[in-house]
Amino acid sequence: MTKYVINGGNPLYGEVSISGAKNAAVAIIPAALMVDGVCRIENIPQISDVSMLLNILKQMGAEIRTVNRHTMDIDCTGIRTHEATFDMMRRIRASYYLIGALLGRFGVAKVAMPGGCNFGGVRPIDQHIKGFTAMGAALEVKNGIVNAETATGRLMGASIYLDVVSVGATINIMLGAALAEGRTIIENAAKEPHIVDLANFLNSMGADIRGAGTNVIKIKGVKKLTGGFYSIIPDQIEAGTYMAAVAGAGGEVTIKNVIPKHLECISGKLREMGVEVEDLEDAVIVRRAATLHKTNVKTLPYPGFPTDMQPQISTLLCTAEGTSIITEGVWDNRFKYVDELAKMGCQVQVSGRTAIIEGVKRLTGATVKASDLRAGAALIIAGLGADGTTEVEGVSYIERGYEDLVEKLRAMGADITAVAMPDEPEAAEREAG
Ligand SMILES: CC(=O)N[C@H]1[C@@H](OP(=O)(O)OP(=O)(O)OC[C@H]2O[C@@H](n3ccc(=O)[nH]c3=O)[C@H](O)[C@@H]2O)O[C@H](CO)[C@@H](O)[C@@H]1O
Ligand SMILES: C=C(OP(=O)(O)O)C(=O)O
Repeated sequence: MTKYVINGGNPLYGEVSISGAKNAAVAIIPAALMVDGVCRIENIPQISDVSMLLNILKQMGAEIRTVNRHTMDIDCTGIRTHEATFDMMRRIRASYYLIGALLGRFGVAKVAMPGGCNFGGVRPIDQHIKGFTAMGAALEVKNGIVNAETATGRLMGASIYLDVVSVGATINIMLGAALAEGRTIIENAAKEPHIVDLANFLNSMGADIRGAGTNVIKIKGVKKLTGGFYSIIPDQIEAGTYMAAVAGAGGEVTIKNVIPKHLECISGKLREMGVEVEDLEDAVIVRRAATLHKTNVKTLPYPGFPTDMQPQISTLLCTAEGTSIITEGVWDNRFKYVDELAKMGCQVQVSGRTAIIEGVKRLTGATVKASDLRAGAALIIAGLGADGTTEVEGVSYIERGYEDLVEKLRAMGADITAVAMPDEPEAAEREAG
């Protein structure tokens, strides 16, 4: 077990390079399971969600060769099993993509229910089930295991209207449909950059997917996908998190290896708060000299403000002048972290999906615990700008999605150290989170 110890008050300067996107990598790696041949994948982030998925594929019989720290050759040709019921499946959200990938490849799947960040409510998969059922699969969820099978050994193309805009359901159905018989249309599809990235990956392996990035995706099933080469897009949320860190701590940092278009909404909110954000071709420069101003934020599916940046932007607003209102438009309950922020002096009142934040002048360091990945990022941002020392526990959540976080922040001048703590049952902590 590890905790992060942060001595706040150092402004951040220099540059930071953004890693490959977690939410694209965790879709593309399971997609490799459907490919006959070697997929060379570049810009794979070194995060625990990715190592968990690679381990799952290896356990199933995939051959995985490390080319360099961020490039792997994944060959799933030898996989003969349609079962993925390992315990580690429950630790990550994206393990549910194995349902689509296995149904696509074998027409049958037995997969453990996913885990991932627990925001205090259920994370349903009814839209995934609705999609696969429309495509001719019979699904049953029993004792934490999803059993899915098709009568013909192959999914059939179908028209599917999603009742809610779901990233996971859009991706999962797209995976199954890539190798289905006939044409699938997904309406009211999610439009996140990682959906476009997965479609580009599958198309480069021989799939026929059009419209990814709009709310109607059309997929013509093909018989076979063949190996190739692909590079994962940069992580929009990692970039946004470092932008927020500079806004919180002060200073000036060039955030490299980003797609500024994916950051427009985050940059826009930071500008409203008085932060300077300059767009370059594949970088943004973030500068904060003056006090932050209040603003209101509503999270929405892409291209709206991302829910995965909500805890970080809310934390910044805790030291902005005036009263800000945050509305969570995606998840029922994503404000658990505010109890931890209160220990540092933040004044936040939560009512249902809304948080009202009264800005205070300074935060003070405290011992706090991350309840999920982005809650952890928010606590680090609070600690960087606070007076005194902040100790952040629950680091295993943060490691799910941030590569080399301590090293990257130290290189910008932050005083942050990872300190080993006496062992505690990590799995129990995740489940409780
Ligand atoms: C691995 C990954 O990419 N995780 C992201 C993905 O999660 P995930 O794919 O789980 O999130 P969804 O987009 O599916 O969820 C969005 C909303 O739809 C609801 N819903 C979803 C599926 C379903 O079958 N039924 C249903 O009602 C959810 O409760 C939620 O209110 O998108 C979320 C929303 O941008 C992000 O916070 C997560 O970081
Ligand atoms: C909620 C997140 O991830 P997951 O869906 O993998 O739990 C996230 O990336 O903020």
